[in-house]
Amino acid sequence: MPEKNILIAGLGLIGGSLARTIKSGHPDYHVAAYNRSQAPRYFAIQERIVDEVSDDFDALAVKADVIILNFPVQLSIQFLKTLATLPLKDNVLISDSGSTKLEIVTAAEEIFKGKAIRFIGGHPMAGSHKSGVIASDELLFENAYYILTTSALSQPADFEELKGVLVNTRAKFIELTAKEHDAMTAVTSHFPHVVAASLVDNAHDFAAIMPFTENLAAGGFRDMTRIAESSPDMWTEILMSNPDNIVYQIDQFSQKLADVKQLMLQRQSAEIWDFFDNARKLRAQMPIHKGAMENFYDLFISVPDKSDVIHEVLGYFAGHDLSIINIKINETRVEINGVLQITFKTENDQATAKRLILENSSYDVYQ
Ligand SMILES: NC(=O)c1ccc[n+]([C@@H]2O[C@H](COP(=O)([O-])OP(=O)(O)OC[C@H]3O[C@@H](n4cnc5c(N)ncnc54)[C@H](O)[C@@H]3O)[C@@H](O)[C@H]2O)c1
Ligand SMILES: O=C(O)C(=O)C[C@]1(C(=O)O)C=C[C@@H](O)C=C1
Repeated sequence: MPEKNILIAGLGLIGGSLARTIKSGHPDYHVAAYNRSQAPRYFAIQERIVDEVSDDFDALAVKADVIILNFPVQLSIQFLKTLATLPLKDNVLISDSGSTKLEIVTAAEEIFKGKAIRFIGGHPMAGSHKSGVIASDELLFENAYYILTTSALSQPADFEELKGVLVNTRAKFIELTAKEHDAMTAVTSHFPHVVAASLVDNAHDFAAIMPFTENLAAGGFRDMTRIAESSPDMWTEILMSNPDNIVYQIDQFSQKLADVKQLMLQRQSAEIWDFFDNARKLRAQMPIHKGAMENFYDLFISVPDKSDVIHEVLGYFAGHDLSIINIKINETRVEINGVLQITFKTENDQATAKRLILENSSYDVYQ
């Protein structure tokens, strides 16, 4: 008998990454995964990320000692409602990985009222703009903060138990109330995604006036907007789940932009210098977590607009066993060329691929 039965419900980026860390940290545990669609289930079994997969949530849930829900928040609340109707194991411990906490913790307190069910809302503060189990990574949470929320549904011993299950995430666990969590993550995560998407939208609008604009988006624009490629499903849910805190950040930020605008209109160069210098110093002091998803390495290849170009470029890699995570053709405003974006899992593979493309073609390659 395995020491614990774990259910990972939702085999996407986060569910897949958690499953990998739990399995590698506890080879004796039985890790099962629920996913509605077949492809991620098949992938997870093939890759030995989990021991068992099924599209029958209820059947897996009743066998589980620990259940972690890895869905958009509203869907996780639906699954909590289902769990409340099932004959679960006596001492089952339920958690989730959603990006907002007040809504689900409040719902859990209501749904599980009077039941012997332990619930701890969780949120690993690491991720990616990529989705799906194929992008999952055992190192994703290393050194990241992993927030566990305090509520009426859990005791200190429950936190220790969950941390034990998640020990191989190598994350830094902290306890916060759901309210504290939502206020702070609005500043450092939710609102920045609104800004990134707005920057892309703004550049696209301006390109209607000056079509070459988007070609001049270089490193600065790329660093500011990587997260604009994130899942719209996930981010709509997050904005709908934490509106007050995010709207507050929009108001604060609008005032900051208005202040800079005034300094510029009044040509106050000394104050503008201070503004940048202050930000530079503050940024340098921030304990910004370098997530393992820095381990996604993109190449951008300027390719001619022809149908077999992906096949052609992949042909250059033959016999090199490169770990490709994602391939995408981005249209450009200029109709002669497209940009082929290939994402690799390692820096080595990225460098090998770049060399092979440059050796075999005359295409420009950017990182
Ligand atoms: N991506 C990140 O950077 C990140 C980081 C931390 C936390 N989170 C949170 O983790 C949770 C999962 O996000 P993810 O990035 O793994 O997303 P994902 O898109 O990679 O995975 C989502 C999972 O939900 C399942 N799902 C979606 N709709 C469904 C439905 N109607 N019925 C059944 N299953 C359904 C999908 O099959 C998939 O398994 C979200 O709440 C997100 O806010 C995301
Ligand atoms: O690295 C990214 O792409 C992310 O957006 C990850 C990120 C964030 O840093 O905002 C996004 C949502 C989460 O809930 C946690 C982490």
